[in-house]
Amino acid sequence: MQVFFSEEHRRHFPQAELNGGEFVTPFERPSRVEYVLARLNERGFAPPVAPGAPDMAVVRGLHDAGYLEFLEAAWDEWKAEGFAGEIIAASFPARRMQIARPPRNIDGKVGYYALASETAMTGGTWTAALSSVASAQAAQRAVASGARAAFGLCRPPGHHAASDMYGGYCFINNAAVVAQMFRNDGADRVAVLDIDFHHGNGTQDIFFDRGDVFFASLHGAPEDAFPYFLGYADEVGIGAGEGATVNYPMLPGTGYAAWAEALDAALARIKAWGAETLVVSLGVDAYKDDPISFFKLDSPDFIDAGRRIGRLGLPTVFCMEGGYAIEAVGINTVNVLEGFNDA
Ligand SMILES: NCCCNCCCCCC(O)(O)C(F)(F)F
Ligand SMILES: [Zn+2]
Repeated sequence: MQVFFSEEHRRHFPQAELNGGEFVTPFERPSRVEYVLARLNERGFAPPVAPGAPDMAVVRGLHDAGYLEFLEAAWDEWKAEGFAGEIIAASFPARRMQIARPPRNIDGKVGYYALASETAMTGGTWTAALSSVASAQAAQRAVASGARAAFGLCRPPGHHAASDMYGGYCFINNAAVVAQMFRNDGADRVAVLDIDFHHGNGTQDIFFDRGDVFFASLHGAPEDAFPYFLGYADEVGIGAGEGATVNYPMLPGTGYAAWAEALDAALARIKAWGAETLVVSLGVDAYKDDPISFFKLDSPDFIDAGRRIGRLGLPTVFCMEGGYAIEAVGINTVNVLEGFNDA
């Protein structure tokens, strides 16, 4: 399985994340991918290939123009405003306020486009986000040209990014871009399976009213877990998308047996729906020692999960999402890939 990865991810390394009223070193930090790279090497994967420039046409097809312009210009505007710190959202369009148009003021614009305050942006975030989606796109092209599977070692992640929202460490929705590329290549039915601990609110939102891309997510129940405000089981899609979204929210302490039941149910839905290609939002924060999550999967469980996904027999692109137990993120991520390869 070929891996695609860009060193440009390093340009995104905020010094602070707002967590419990404190500024801490971000959980989503560059060393995460170093552990994944080391494990890939240890397990005999071919060296990762650096992607070329991103194909912006498909990115623009899924993300709002004003939002992309905001992401690209935010740092310069923030500095021009005289702010000394990193970009952190502080004022949000709350209930019954005006959400039809962004303010002119950069502090207001940041809050308009942000879904949460934990994610800081810096001068290199935009470039890093472009390199991340470029890796995902390169993985899609490898599968579109015949590979059974490929892995976009994406950093920053993407599944919380909606067409016009960033947050949860995400800016551009890598998995959504890959799904759209499969559609552009002629696949009629594409499925996205999100096994990150957190609900892929952005991916769901992008495809919610579409009947051509199926979205299935296993995640911490929204009553208890970020992103909190999407991911309920009664969200099944609307209009042409009705029946093409399925959520499996699960409670704190969920172990592999129950999680795997949800995985099998999701895989059965994807198969019954007739997906021709599969995109996996591969987060491994369902791991028992993950610092910001509450499922209890152990490392061998990720091998079994990969095997179950592989048995679906679909051409598959894996996009890296989350996983913050730094010393285990490499093992758990590569376990999924190896389980998939063994299937
Ligand atoms: N401060 C502790 C609460 C954490 N709140 C933000 C959680 C973001 C999770 C991101 C992720 O793991 O879903 C992704 F895959 F996108 F990276
Ligand atoms: Zn996550």
